[in-house]
Amino acid sequence: MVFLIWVWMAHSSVHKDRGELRIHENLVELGTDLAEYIAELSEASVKERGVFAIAISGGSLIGLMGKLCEAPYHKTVDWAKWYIFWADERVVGKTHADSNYKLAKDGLLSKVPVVPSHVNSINDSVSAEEAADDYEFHIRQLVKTRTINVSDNSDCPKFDLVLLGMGPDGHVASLFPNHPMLDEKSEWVTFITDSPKPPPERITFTLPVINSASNVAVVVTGESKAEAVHLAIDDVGPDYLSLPGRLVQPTKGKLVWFLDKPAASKLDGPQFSE
Ligand SMILES: O=C1O[C@H](COP(=O)(O)O)[C@@H](O)[C@H](O)[C@H]1O
Repeated sequence: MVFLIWVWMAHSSVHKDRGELRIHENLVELGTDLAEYIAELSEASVKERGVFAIAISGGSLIGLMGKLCEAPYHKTVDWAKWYIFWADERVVGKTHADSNYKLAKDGLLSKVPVVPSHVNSINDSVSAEEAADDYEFHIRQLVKTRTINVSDNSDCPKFDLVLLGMGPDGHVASLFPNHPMLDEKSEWVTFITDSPKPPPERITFTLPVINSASNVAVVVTGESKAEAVHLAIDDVGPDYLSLPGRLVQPTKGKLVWFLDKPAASKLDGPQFSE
């Protein structure tokens, strides 16, 4: 029998197997907490390693990170020490509306003093397969120099923080339900040419890379994702063990879920009954 332990700390609770849950009244509160969380991890990582290697996703996450461009973070965060990567990217041009790079550049990176050479975007002029290989090669070079840390128990990169969103179908990064790429164990970055969500061609970190990170945060908002949140977090039995959101289980790192109330509305537990 699996015992669930819920310990309330204001808006935050700890789930024995699924990390910390931070449930927010509204998106403003969530954005404020998310910015503070990222700023704290950045500070700790720069203090410990001299750099902060952060992998971001696309989608609604970027808008929710907007507070980082405002006071005090635009001045207090040591932006020059940030090395930015993408946990997943659509294989389209960098100026294309579907590009996760463009989304982050327009919404965040152009508004803070990051070093352009520290922004590690994909090669958008090759096939999805080549782009994934290129990106993995590039990450391998930065692991050698320890710009990206290395996992203690595998040769995987250990990002200081991986930020993920989750779709209503439970996908994270570009890891979609029932796709063979969920079983990928040897590659760090893989590709997909038949994504169920457009655009079809994408590259993505594999689960071993995501789960080797020091910190993983999954940021999920809106009622349309409440069922996926329930299936990814609650004790729902063997049928949902392979839901991508559920497969996010850092080996040694810390997992935090940032949810708004609608996204958390189907979670088990008396505190969610209102
Ligand atoms: O296609 C993607 O979807 C997920 C979720 O996006 P959201 O808008 O529902 O938050 C995103 O995390 C991923 O990076 C993106 O490529």
